[in-house]
Amino acid sequence: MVKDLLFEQNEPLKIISELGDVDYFPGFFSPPSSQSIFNRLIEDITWHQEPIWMFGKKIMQPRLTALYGDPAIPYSYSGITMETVAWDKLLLDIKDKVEHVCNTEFTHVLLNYYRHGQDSMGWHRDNEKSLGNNPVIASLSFGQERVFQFRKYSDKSEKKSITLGNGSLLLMQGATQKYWEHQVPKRAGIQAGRINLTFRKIFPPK
Ligand SMILES: O=C(O)CCC(=O)C(=O)O
Ligand SMILES: [Fe+2]
Repeated sequence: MVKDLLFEQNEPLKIISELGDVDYFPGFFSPPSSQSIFNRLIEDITWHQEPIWMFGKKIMQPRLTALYGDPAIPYSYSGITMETVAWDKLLLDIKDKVEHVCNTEFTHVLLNYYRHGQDSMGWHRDNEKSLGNNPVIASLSFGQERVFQFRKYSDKSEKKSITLGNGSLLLMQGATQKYWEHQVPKRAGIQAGRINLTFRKIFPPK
């Protein structure tokens, strides 16, 4: 009975169905699993603060990052090439669970650690050539909930905001990365950390 109720709660919510396809699964991982995954990621991942190029200037990203996956495939992102670390057991277990619902095989996971409300990620699309056409991107969130926003690339006046909770999965697919940008804005007063994992399939350069 309790299981049935939990299942109900875990039904996905359609966030975008026009010019793209985005679903939100609130309780993809249970609260205890999410807490334990969060703690292990904080401990085990080698976090780096990387520079990016913004308007011709090199600045440090307002968050920590890491890239795990198949080390034979390099991945460039916002003008930098990140070093790929080979999969570890925890990330492989998570990848299996995500692949199961997404019906896709991923080659990499990009990890972002927002240490507090002043860490953020600006408006962008995940539309690098190496992700191919209509990429499937599975985004998992652990720890502090944060606001996540979409706006159309061609009409930036209107925003859709959702809150990505602990243990949730946001699945972006179809034409989403063509027509929509997304961001994680700064939020005053947030002291707790959040970790986001985006699973991606990266095609090797030809
Ligand atoms: O932290 C998030 O929810 C989003 C991360 C993201 O957009 C990205 O890694 O490209
Ligand atoms: Fe993104």
